[in-house]
Amino acid sequence: MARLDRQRLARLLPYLGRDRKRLLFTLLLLIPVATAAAIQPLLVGQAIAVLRGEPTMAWLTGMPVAQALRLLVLLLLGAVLLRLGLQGLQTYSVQAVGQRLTARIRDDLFAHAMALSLRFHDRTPVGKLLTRLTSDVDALAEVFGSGAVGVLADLVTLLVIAVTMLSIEWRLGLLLLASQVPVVLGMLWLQRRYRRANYRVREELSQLNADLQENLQGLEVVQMFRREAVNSARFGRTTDAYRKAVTGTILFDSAISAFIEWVALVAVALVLALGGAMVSGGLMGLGTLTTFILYSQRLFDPLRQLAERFTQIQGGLTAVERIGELLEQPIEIQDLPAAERSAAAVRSSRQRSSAGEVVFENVSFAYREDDPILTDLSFRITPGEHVALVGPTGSGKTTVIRLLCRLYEPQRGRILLDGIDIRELAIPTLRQRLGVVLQDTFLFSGNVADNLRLDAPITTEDLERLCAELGLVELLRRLPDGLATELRERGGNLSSGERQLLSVARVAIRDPSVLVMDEATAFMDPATEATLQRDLDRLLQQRTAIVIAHRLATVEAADRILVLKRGRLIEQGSHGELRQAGGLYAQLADLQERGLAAL
Ligand SMILES: Nc1ncnc2c1ncn2[C@@H]1O[C@H](COP(=O)(O)OP(=O)(O)OP(=O)(O)O)[C@@H](O)[C@H]1O
Repeated sequence: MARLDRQRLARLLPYLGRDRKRLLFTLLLLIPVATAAAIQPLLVGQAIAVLRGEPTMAWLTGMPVAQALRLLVLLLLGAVLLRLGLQGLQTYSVQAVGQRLTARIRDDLFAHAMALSLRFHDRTPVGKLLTRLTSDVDALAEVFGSGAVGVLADLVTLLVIAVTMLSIEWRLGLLLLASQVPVVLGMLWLQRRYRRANYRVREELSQLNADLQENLQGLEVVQMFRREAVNSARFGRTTDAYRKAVTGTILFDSAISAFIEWVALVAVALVLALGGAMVSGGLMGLGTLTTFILYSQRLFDPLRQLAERFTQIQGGLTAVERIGELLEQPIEIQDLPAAERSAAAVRSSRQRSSAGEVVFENVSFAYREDDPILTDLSFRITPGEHVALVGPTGSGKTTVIRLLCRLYEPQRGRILLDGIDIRELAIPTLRQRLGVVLQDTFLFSGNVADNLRLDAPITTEDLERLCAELGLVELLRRLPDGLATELRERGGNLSSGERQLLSVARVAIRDPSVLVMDEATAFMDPATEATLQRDLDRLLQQRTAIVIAHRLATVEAADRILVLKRGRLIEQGSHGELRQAGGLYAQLADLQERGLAAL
């Protein structure tokens, strides 16, 4: 096993947690189970020896035939029952440990995926991530559920049978053991090839899930643009690639099974040939030959199962590799260690709110190295100031907001909130101080109250009062169960205006120090818009605000306007000043006044 595999498996060990003892108990059960299995051919052989009057084991010698047979039958029955009982207990116990272990891994993977920066998620399709969290973790559960302990059980059974055989008749024992060598070599040879093929299967499955997820999420557009046939054909190609990848693994799977069957038959034939000669030469009794014929079959049982589990285990190792890759993704954006934070930052982190001064100092940023988005951006927004960010599409306005919220980190320069580098602030503190309203409102499935509260500990009565203050009563009355109305995924059962109102309310409830907003361009009826505007006005009062403005009215009302072009700050000032200056802003405002464009 590769070193990396071992390291990754070792990393999973802590997940066993308090199940270690239970697993140890299960492993201890392997010995009686294997012994009970190995003893059965021996007892059958002894029964035949008793019947034929051949030499038997010491404890049967001199016993009357009928009594010896009764005893052997009882022992055989006992061995079978013991094996069944213990194996049942073992299987249950192992499955339970496996399920608990994988639940812990899945929880950790989820938490890790949630903590990874947007930069990681930008390059990872959701469907691919889902595959790692679902079927890869399931593949690992299978290994723990039956595979890993099963393999150990098979190995212990092999060992017990080998020792028993060698002590009864070493020549036949050696012959049978030697017949296992080609099987083991064959399995090792196939293992690496299977592993590669299995990794491809997982990749194709990820692609399949990614395609599925994208199409279902964009179903509205798919149907509207009648893309069903085209997308189905594309999906067909993905399923075909998946089918081919799976077929590639079936080949290895069936090859190893067929090979084992073939070697097992050859082994029986060899035992019959050599053992038969020994029996006719008087070197061995028929009882012992029977024992060995039974052993030659039983010996291949664990190997057959090993081959079956071999695919499971390889699948599990692939899963470990893929899960490991995800867990090893560094969390780029996290809190600085306490020792590296300045005293001011620590003090500030303890306070709930702050004045709300925002400073960008020579900030440069690129999503991709070769494509700078913001270049040497510097500005200062004083506490309580309202600033409108304006600029052509793609000029970097949303990126400024993302950097301020620390969803991405600038490659150069720094961003300060109330004089403290945002990297030094605890992330929850930073995000609590910033109230963000995005254009594309995201609501979770769950009820309206939960969506408004999110992480804030607010009682239902307080929530009702706040909603009344925010003028949401009308909206809540329209909803079938008011605050308790269940929302579909992404708030799909609300209109975009209603979603906007809720997203503004959700921020207002948190009372942030700085309001960051991407103004909605979606059309709203005058009543809804008036409610929204009232809420926003209230939110803006005595609070710093950075608004990506699309409407002239918002821009005109701002204390200062920052004009961005290709990630550079090219103009700033009030509406009047910038109109007079006759630059880019004046052109944009002019176009909007003539109804030709939004800002
Ligand atoms: N996640 C991303 N990965 C790579 N490039 C991105 C990403 N997000 C945005 N960009 C690019 O960065 C540039 C600036 O995007 P940004 O969203 O900040 O512009 P904007 O000024 O807000 O535009 P708009 O007014 O259209 O919303 C665009 O050219 C865009 O293609």
